[in-house]
Amino acid sequence: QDIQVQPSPRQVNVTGKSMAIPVAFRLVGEQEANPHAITLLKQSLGDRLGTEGFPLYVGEKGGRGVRGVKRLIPDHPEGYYLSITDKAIMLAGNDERGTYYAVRTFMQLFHEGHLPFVEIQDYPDVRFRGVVEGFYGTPWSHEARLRQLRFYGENKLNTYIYGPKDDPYHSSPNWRKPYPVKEAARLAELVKVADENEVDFVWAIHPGLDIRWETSDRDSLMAKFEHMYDLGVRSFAVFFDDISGEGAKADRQVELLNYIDDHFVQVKPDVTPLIVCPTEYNKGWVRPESGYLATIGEKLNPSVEVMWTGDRVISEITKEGVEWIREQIKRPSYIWWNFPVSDYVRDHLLLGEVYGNGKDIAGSISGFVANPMEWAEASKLAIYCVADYTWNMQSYDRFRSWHRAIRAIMPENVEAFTVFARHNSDLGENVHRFRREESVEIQPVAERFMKGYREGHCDERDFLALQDEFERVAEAADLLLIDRENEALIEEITPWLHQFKILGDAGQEVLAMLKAGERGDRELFLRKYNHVKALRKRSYELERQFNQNPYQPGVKTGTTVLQPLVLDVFTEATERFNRQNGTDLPLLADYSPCKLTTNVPQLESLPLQVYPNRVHLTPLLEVVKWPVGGYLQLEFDDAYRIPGTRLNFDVKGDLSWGVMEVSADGETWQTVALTRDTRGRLNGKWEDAPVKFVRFTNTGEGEQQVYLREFYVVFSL
Ligand SMILES: CC(=O)N[C@@H]1[C@@H](O)[C@H](O)C(CO)=C[C@H]1N
Repeated sequence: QDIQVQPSPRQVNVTGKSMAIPVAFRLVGEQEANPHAITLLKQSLGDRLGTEGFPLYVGEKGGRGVRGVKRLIPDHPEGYYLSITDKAIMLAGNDERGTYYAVRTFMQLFHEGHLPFVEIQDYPDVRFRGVVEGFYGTPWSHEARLRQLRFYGENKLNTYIYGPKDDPYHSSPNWRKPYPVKEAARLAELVKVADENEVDFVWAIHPGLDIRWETSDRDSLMAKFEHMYDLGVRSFAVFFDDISGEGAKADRQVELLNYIDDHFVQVKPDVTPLIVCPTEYNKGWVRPESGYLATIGEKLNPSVEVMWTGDRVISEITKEGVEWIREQIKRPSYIWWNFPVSDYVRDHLLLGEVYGNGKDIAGSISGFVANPMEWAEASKLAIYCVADYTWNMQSYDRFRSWHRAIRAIMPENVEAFTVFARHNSDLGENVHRFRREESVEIQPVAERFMKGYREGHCDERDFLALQDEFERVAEAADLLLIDRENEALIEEITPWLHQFKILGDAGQEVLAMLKAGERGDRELFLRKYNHVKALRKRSYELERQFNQNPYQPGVKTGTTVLQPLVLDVFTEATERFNRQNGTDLPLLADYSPCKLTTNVPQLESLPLQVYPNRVHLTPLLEVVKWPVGGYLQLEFDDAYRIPGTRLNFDVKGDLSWGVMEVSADGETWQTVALTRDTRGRLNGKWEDAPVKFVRFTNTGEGEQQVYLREFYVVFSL
């Protein structure tokens, strides 16, 4: 049978023969081999492992047990040689981690009571592979992190970077303080479990929001690193992302980083290279005149790893892109890949395939870590694929990997989870304009069917295919809601499963509506019409009830193909019914009373959150560079009073450089007086003549760097 090993090994030679699994194995090399590898072997072979039986040699290059195969072991970090013959089993690592990985592979070869005769030579493309818990929002729980570390051990990922933006001891205000006892104990446990799974636990600090370039803060940072070292941490990072002002200065950052490198990392015997996330961490933000990257490239100690998110904050990683940045920073970059992170599209799940990154980038990068969703279990789909991609790029197959990830995560409900993941993978409109494929198989059928229906004919084959898909959607939701094999995952995605069920039902019902309309069966049409309206209302109620957060509250599913199809069929069928029967059945309200225009580059694609009487701008996580004359304008579809408007740019000083104005015609403008409340937010209102426009402009002297924390307008007729 073909060997199924994750991640895909580099070189596999099978003879096609196999043997029954020996009842007992004689373990050779236990004393010298990597103890974590031995522990793993004992866990998987249990009492079959002893001093009698089929010879099983294990150990690192140079060890007595694996002396005979020394020259067959790939001379690469974490490389290993594995062979199974009718004489013996050999698990030989180029280093300790290689031995551990040889055991991980060995455990995957057991198949239906047999072991295949096979020879494998394997090693990873990318040196540092794994995950950076670096998102905004609710940090992962302790239990979720423990499950993650074991998952990384299974998938040969060797790096976990702890850097949750909303942990106050990682970032401001408490980065200077040691962790409280309870949290400290949990971190120590994570370090231990990471070690057992051959994962480097990297602790990151995010001091830039309020760091002062004085020895007192430098000493605070060093003391915090010592505190983390005492908890067992041996890998460290400093994040300078998403900050402005003093903390963003390159020469100050480099001075601090070199100090840490010289006085901490290089003096302690067992600390891995320091990692930094620069302030200019993507090409879209590079300003050659700032000389930021040049300073990093020329002055930062060569041993320090420099992270990079690609051509933009959220982007696919290309060979051209990594070769460009390598020139700038005079070293390979350490990729921080912002996928499947969803902290800027929190109402969406990103369960799709991992694709778009070059297969030829290994030579120019030192690391590749994925920034995941706040939903730890749901993030495993993408993490599994990243493990496959970073271990063996050339053989990476995006669909095969994704499908194997589903089998690994939900073995009892592969079909249902495949249907669910297939329709929960795109982000929808978002400020970064980053999109992913969704509902790929059914999309052409939906498009062709809708086009035909609008032209007056309903293709029966397509109709049945769509009906079948919506049935599968409804079935998948119910099967997954009662699934007990991975309760942590089901708990995370339950809101989306309820939404998915409604979508499946609504899809079947709008198709039934269409048929009833075609047959002129008024009574049945009205029944289906009312049912879809009810389903729509339930969907809105779900949106208001679950996943409430100040950014993108609610629960979106199937937003790219299935939801629009339901709306299109409903609208078309209802409009026809109204024409044929002289009725005036309302359509589903899906318009927006307001649109945004702006000349601030980072805000161009900013989505609006529209409620019955409020319009919110989606807050931005990054620093916004607001040029002189930069404006942000909301245009309403009608004239409204503005009983309230609020903005919060999280700036310390006053906002004298900005002005809020309203207008009825877009020509003459009146200023809205803004008053600052106790939390530093600016509030205003307009109760004179109704207006159609609200805008905010930088009328000051220079560019401003702000956080768009909150900006909303309450309107009423
Ligand atoms: C380096 C880096 O990507 N920093 C942050 C990241 O923390 C955040 O999750 C995201 C993804 O929304 C982007 C960045 N603002």
